[in-house]
Amino acid sequence: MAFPDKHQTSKNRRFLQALYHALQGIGAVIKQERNMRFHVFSAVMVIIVGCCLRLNAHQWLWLFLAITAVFAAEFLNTVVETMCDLIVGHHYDPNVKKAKDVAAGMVLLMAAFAVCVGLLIMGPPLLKVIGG
Ligand SMILES: Nc1ncnc2c1ncn2[C@@H]1O[C@H](COP(=O)(O)OP(=O)(O)OP(=O)(O)O)[C@@H](O)[C@H]1O
Repeated sequence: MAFPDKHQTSKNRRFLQALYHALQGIGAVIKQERNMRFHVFSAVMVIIVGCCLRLNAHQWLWLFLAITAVFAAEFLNTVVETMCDLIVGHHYDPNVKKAKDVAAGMVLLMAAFAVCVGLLIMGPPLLKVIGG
């Protein structure tokens, strides 16, 4: 395999090369972002509980939509933070504050959506299990 070239700035020429870099991006977010590790942990817990509750395909679709929305929001938040830090470094800038706060708000919104979906889908069957 000719890649990885650690200092590549040219376009990916092959699908596998593009896939490798995309996976590197996912790995970097998980490794460097504490919030992302919490999202992954939560998603794994939800999937385990969902398996125990024997959810149907429709319910799984909603859960996967919510999980994917939170992951995507955290990825975008990381892109915004990285680009802002690249541009201004450690200097205070009101536009950077706005961009970072809006990006963080997006993650919060998606997380709230995911909690609502989780409660609506898993709340009733969980209460049944707990209530006997
Ligand atoms: N260069 C800057 N200029 C102005 N405000 C900044 C700057 N850097 C950070 N901030 C402010 O500090 C807050 C925290 O910044 P940080 O980069 O740690 O984002 P975060 O969302 O807390 O990060 P993470 O998602 O990694 O927990 C931002 O939401 C923003 O309000």
